[in-house]
Amino acid sequence: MTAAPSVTVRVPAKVNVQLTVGPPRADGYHDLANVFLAVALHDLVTATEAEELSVGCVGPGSDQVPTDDGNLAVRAARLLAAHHGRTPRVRLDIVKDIPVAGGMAGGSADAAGALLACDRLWGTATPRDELLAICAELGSDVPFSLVGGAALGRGRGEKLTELPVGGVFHWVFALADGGLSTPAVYRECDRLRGAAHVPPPEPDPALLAALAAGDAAALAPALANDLQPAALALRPALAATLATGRAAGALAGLVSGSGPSCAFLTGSAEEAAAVAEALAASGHCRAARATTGPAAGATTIDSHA
Ligand SMILES: C[C@](O)(CO)[C@H](O)COP(=O)(O)OP(=O)(O)OC[C@H]1O[C@@H](n2ccc(N)nc2=O)[C@H](O)[C@@H]1O
Ligand SMILES: Nc1ncnc2c1ncn2[C@@H]1O[C@H](COP(=O)(O)OP(=O)(O)OP(=O)(O)O)[C@@H](O)[C@H]1O
Repeated sequence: MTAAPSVTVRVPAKVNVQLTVGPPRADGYHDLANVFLAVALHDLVTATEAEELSVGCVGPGSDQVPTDDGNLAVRAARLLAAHHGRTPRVRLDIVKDIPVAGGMAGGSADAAGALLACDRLWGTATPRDELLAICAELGSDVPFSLVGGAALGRGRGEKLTELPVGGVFHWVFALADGGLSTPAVYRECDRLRGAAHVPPPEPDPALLAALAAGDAAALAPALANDLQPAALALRPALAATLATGRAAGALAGLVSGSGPSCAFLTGSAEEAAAVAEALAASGHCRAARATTGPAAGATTIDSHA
């Protein structure tokens, strides 16, 4: 018996090196100046020809990943099939390495991976702009998961402009027990701001220049996340995690996106290994992972279609 046709796609996590949040919009979202950097922690999504749509997930935290229509990869397969007027006959298998609900866009990565894998499996050859529009319908972070590298996200984060990056940055991620809800963190951000005037969000020219130059020493002081005070308010223990990474020699540390993962920028692979070791030994995080960015966006790594 021959194996059913299948396609496997690798998808990266992200860190927001700048996340500037505007006032709440009428539709409940916030306009952003969102500078994304993809990092080399990956999920794998395999799409295999099957009678019906189903999903399975293995890896750390996979027990918290829905296996019904709440799974973003399932929604992606349904949307792509509907776009082409076909029935989504596919089995999706996710191998998780991106922390679940960690502020690193794991669900978004799986959605982008499922889209690309199904498009290849079904031979639908969807044009890039149509794929990106489907991504934006699935979630604000999903277009970036497809594109990878580095990009400025405007609007709610879905309108992307790719950014040049002049070198490799060495990061450490401190992973936390349990997740934080993205809507709850945005709500807390609004609550903390109260009636204060919030200017329209703009990218920081110094940060974009540091990225373009591949200059970690210049990028460190420019790192910024408007959601950090909210994440710290909801999870006060993150302050000790940030202090631990900085004391261990990181150039800077910040909450990754909506948290609770914390990201530390370091000057080299050796420094990253030392910071990861100190964080892991401190008891102030569940685990620490050293990695690099930028990383490629969703990429087909195996195809038997
Ligand atoms: C925190 C970030 O990860 C930074 O990249 C993103 O802004 C969140 O992106 P995401 O998880 O793809 O979010 P979505 O699925 O689009 O939205 C989930 C919820 O987050 C809030 N949300 C999200 C994006 C945005 N620009 N403003 C918001 O207020 C809204 O409450 C929304 O209902
Ligand atoms: N394929 C998926 N992988 C992980 N979580 C998923 C997936 N599909 C749906 N979810 C749900 O989405 C919630 C958020 O998970 P996710 O890992 O995407 O968070 P996140 O990294 O904080 O997202 P972001 O950084 O985009 O705000 C989870 O609690 C889970 O219930």
